[in-house]
Amino acid sequence: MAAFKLNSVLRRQLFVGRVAIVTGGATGIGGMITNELVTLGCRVVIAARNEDRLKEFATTVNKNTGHDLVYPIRCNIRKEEEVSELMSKTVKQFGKIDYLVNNGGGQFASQTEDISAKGWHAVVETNLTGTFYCLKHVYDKYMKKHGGSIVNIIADIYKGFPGMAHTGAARAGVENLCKTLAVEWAKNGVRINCVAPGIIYSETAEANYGQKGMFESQLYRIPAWRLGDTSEVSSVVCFLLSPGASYVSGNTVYIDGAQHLYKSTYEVEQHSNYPPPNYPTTEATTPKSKL
Ligand SMILES: CCCCCCCCC/C=C/C(=O)SCCNC(=O)CCNC(=O)[C@H](O)C(C)(C)COP(=O)(O)OP(=O)(O)OC[C@H]1O[C@@H](n2cnc3c(N)ncnc32)[C@H](O)[C@@H]1OP(=O)(O)O
Ligand SMILES: NC(=O)C1=CN([C@@H]2O[C@H](COP(=O)(O)OP(=O)(O)OC[C@H]3O[C@@H](n4cnc5c(N)ncnc54)[C@H](OP(=O)(O)O)[C@@H]3O)[C@@H](O)[C@H]2O)C=CC1
Repeated sequence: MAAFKLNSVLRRQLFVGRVAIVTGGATGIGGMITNELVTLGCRVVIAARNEDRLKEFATTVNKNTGHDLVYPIRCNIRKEEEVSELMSKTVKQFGKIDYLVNNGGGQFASQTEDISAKGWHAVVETNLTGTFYCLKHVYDKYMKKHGGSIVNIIADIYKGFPGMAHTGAARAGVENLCKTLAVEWAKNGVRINCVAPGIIYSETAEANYGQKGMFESQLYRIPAWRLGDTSEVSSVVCFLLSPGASYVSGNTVYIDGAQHLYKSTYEVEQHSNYPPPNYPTTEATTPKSKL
């Protein structure tokens, strides 16, 4: 496992006595966030659809640390009643919810015209509506009275998201919701921020695209000329949750080796289908139309 980025004193003390919920907290980025929170002394409820994977992850971390710090609860964030139960059970079990990390989510790659209505709804319900349910119920059941800190994992949507329009739209919705709640819930002592990962390697993330090496094939689009690793996301998430970020709310941090300022993962093939320009063109500057 890659080294954490916080210094050793903070690592021991920062989140002792705190309770966090991490959706999707047993795999990839979420798994590393859980690990780092636990290392900082936090108790963590991990929530996702695959109960076996949640239990196995919790057992491993608890065995490694010698403490029962990770607690699995099966929850499909697309189902409001399950989300409501997740929040109630956590408060019942631990008496509080200091932190929420809305990490659970995902999508599939597709040209927009090939996305079916069912596929669109699956991605929007997961990433936007599921996040809304988590926010609404953590607020109702705990943070309205006691405050707290929230981080939403979104995606690199700086230039839209050609090739994954559904997730681009959903994550933009989450980012805007974050700005709204940073204002509406400030009076309740709630801070809320987003983290936008670029291309972050984990076995589970890459497996979703069905082709090994798919992530590595994108290196030339990243100024850093390497992929991100999951600890490079978890360190920023922990910072945003922590008192170190006590005056930070409504922001998005890109963790992408500067990719949002450079190339997207989408190629536009050469064409001549735009309305012609008013300057003189030559054969060389005017490709043949493929329409
Ligand atoms: C390009 C360069 C990249 C380069 C790589 C760069 C990528 C970096 C950026 C981002 C990286 C990440 O997010 S990595 C993390 C990735 N991890 C995940 O995505 C995990 C979670 N994802 C999921 O569970 C799924 O993707 C998601 C669609 C959200 C939910 O799926 P479910 O099966 O639970 O949903 P259901 O409600 O049953 O609906 C399924 C419908 O969705 C559609 N659907 C689902 N998968 C589909 C697919 N592969 N292709 C078409 N359509 C699909 C179909 O219409 C399905 O219906 P039927 O046809 O009837 O079946
Ligand atoms: N890796 C990357 O390059 C990037 C990742 N992201 C985002 O970061 C987050 C973490 O992804 P990553 O760790 O990389 O990939 P993973 O596929 O490992 O993680 C996705 C997690 O989300 C959970 N999840 C998905 N749908 C639901 C649901 N309906 N209810 C509850 N949990 C759900 C999954 O668990 P289960 O299947 O058991 O429900 C899984 O643990 C995702 O939102 C992803 O889209 C964004 C940009 C880039």
